[in-house]
Amino acid sequence: MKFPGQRNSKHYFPVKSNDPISLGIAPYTVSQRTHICGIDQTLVDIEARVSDELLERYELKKGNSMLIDDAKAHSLYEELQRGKLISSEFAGGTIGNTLHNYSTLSDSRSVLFGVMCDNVQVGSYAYRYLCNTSSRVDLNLLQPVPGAMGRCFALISDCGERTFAISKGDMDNLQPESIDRGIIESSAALVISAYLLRADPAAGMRDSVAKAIDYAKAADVPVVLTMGTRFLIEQDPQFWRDFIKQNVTILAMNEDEGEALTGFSDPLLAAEQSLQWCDMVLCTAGPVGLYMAGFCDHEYLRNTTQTLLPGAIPEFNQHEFSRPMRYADCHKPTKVYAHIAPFMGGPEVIRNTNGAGDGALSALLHDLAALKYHKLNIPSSSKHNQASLCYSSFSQICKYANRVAFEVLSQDSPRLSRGLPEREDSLEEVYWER
Ligand SMILES: Nc1ncnc2c1ncn2[C@@H]1O[C@H](COP(=O)(O)OP(=O)(O)OP(=O)(O)O)[C@@H](O)[C@H]1O
Ligand SMILES: O=c1[nH]cnc2c1ncn2[C@@H]1O[C@H](CO)[C@@H](O)[C@H]1O
Repeated sequence: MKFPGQRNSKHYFPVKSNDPISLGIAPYTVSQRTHICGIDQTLVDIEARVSDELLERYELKKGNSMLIDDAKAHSLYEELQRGKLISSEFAGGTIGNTLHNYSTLSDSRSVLFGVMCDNVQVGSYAYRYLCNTSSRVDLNLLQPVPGAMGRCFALISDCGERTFAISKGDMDNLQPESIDRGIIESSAALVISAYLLRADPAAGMRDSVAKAIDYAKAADVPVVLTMGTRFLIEQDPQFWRDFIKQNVTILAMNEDEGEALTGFSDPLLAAEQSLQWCDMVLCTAGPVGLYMAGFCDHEYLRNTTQTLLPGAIPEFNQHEFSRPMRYADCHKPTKVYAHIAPFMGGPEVIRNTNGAGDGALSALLHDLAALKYHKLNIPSSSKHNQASLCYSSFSQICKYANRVAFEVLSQDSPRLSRGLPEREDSLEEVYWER
């Protein structure tokens, strides 16, 4: 596994503590590996630039992700094709993207649960999905289905806002029998999205998600929920608060979803409020950058050396150098917050922001997995005296997540085509230099 972020050598395993002789282990033992697993509605994104008039005609609410029936999907596709508006057809799905990006960044395995057409024709949507997914994403557990691949029309308006119209095909037909208990129990995290729960209860997806969560909770595997879109949360915020409280360790959202969940438009306050239901929050805020919030035991708090920031919670970043912990693992839980402005102010040209939030989440997942990997291989390291959730501090994870979001924004697809540049020796050095 590559280690998260671009680090100075001091951040890598100290050679001494990894010395096979002093550890009393054979010099050539194979390192133990871990993985991240996730459930998704396997979707191919059909991306097109469209006018507001087209959105209105198809009764699509700007910024939302809405299900459309086959007839509407057919005429929308025809119209986009006729107008030569389609710019790409590429693998998508919010968790599929996140796992792909995690695997690309970490050069490590992730496992996707979902469905796949049982008869894949060269050039078909299913074929594209498979071709556009990192070979590090294990697709062997996908459940074969006889029906069509799900399609997501990703419609980009002139203002850069994206609206999704979903033609679901068989995407929700994942059956609970397809969820592998061993894979979940041995993973560093289970990642799910709020979209999964809008599936028809009869289809199988909701039961599959429930089963996976049960396995994860029983094995103490962190459950990570990404919110999808604010429209989904707005429909029933109390349902989501209860769901998060019962099931979720880490919540990923943007500021609009945060507002829908908590009523607070300030992302810092939304993150703070969300800590009553979960252990850790990643809240992206577009051009404002991103916030993280979570807990650390009073004993392990570390003060920042960076400027203390004003905000709805004054000097909120005071302990941002601490490592995140679960609330239940703290004797004296203290809330910790961090913020970072967009990496280098953001790319000079942003064609669309699709997937930037998913990119940030994949960096956080990399940090979670790095902790598990380190623990499996060097359990006696003093690093593990603290029962932390992540390998790095809030501050470092913010930098990394932000750096990855920048990379997604700089390209034209939510899926990274490569990892971060190797020769960026230290984030600290390049951070503000263009
Ligand atoms: N206009 C922008 N300028 C600079 N940076 C940006 C801009 N928009 C987004 N970013 C960066 O990308 C990160 C994630 O963006 P954003 O909050 O838009 O995600 P999101 O709405 O969850 O996206 P998606 O749902 O498409 O994955 C931000 O935290 C920031 O670092
Ligand atoms: O209903 C849905 N289920 C799963 N993924 C979705 C849905 N709607 C949109 N996206 C996915 O979100 C990604 C950007 O974050 C897009 O790639 C799109 O495929």
